[in-house]
Amino acid sequence: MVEGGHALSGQVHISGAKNSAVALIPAAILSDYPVTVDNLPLISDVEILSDLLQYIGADVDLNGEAITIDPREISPMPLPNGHVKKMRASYYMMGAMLGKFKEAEIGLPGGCNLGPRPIDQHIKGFEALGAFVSNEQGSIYLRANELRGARIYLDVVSVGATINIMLAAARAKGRTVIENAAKEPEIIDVATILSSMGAVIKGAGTDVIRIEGIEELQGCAHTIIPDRIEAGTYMITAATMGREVTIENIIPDHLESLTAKLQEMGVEVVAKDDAMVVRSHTNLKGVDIKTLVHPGFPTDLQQPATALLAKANGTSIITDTIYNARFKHIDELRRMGADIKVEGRSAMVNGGIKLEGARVKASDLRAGASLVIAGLFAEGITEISGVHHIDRGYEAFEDKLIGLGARLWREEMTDEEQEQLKSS
Ligand SMILES: CC(=O)N[C@H]1[C@@H](OP(=O)(O)OP(=O)(O)OC[C@H]2O[C@@H](n3ccc(=O)[nH]c3=O)[C@H](O)[C@@H]2O)O[C@H](CO)[C@@H](O)[C@@H]1O
Ligand SMILES: C=C(OP(=O)(O)O)C(=O)O
Repeated sequence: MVEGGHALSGQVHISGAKNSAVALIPAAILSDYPVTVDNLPLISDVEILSDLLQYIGADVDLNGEAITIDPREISPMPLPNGHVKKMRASYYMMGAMLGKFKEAEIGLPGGCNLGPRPIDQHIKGFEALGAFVSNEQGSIYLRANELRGARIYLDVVSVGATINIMLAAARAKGRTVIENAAKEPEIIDVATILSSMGAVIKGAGTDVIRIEGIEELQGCAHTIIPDRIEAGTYMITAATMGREVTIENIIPDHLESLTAKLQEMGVEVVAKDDAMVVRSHTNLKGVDIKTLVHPGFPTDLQQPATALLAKANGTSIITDTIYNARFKHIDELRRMGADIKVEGRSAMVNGGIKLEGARVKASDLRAGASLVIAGLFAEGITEISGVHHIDRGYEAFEDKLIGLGARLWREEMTDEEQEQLKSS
């Protein structure tokens, strides 16, 4: 439940990046010794992965923001569909287990339902490294006599395929070159941990990555980079309702595309060394936004940004070139009174209309964030169901917002309400 209309101010501390954490935890099993990862976000995706590692025999010590993974007793057990389906990044267990054991059996991943999310480029990469891959009854089987470095050109720039190939290649014989690789900061984070374990990786953060595989990888300690999407979500929230909000523990360079758009809208954004100060204004101007691969505007901020555009004056067009069906939040924003039309991969937002609290449903993680933001500036109470999606990627979302002066709380649903939600 979100009660709208309360101005926000103060500081909010940003957690470690979800999209790094979910790759670094599987990466740890490539080592033959304990690996510690720090600045871990306390989110359900991390808990699920940590359960998966324990299931295959790893000794996992999850202690607040730090996780120590001792992979010495793990075995290549088939990974059950149940847990794997709860999140997208369980697909990194394919690259990690293939690298470690030269075999893996794992259910197809779940995660946010953003329209089709194929993994053909992951498979193409594994096959190029020498794996035989088959898809039987919803599970992927991977086997290799040996993994050999290869030159792999990605037909689509894919974060997941780039990282998955890096994981398997870290223990392949010889050199792997990934061309047309994704350049997201989380890819550099994965390269950093693999390098700390002893693999030689060059070019992460550019579109050509070279990996020299190593037979045995060492243990190491690694600190996760800050979550630029969580930070961006609070920047957008502050732009709608903030007097002055400081977003702390971030890397401002990772947020340049959002900063530029907020400034174009009339929001004051000042970058400090590891923080951003955001001051909103009552008269925000609509802008056009197009999501692109990094360093372009991130698709993961498209849904939160749509809520902001509904508040800004004038017409805005927001186009998602990465996921052209990532618009399930729009119908819900409309229930709150927003005037938004979806045409193809774009949403036309006629902004400046007062929103009113309503009963809405979060269909995925960032849709949930978008609806909370809208609820914060709408009149009255917004009741959001499906908030378990939010827990996949935002640590202590309510507490952090309450710390800024927002009013929101959770209420348990009755059995009847849960049934209604499932069937709607
Ligand atoms: C856990 C994680 O890090 N999730 C992020 C990751 O998802 P994910 O790794 O799934 O996204 P990708 O970068 O792979 O997807 C980008 C585009 O490539 C397409 N594609 C991808 C792989 C493939 O084999 N074939 C193919 O066609 C996808 O359908 C999509 O249109 O990057 C997305 C794009 O920045 C983000 O929204 C997600 O938050
Ligand atoms: C789409 C997202 O996550 P995932 O790929 O884990 O589903 C996201 O973080 O917005």
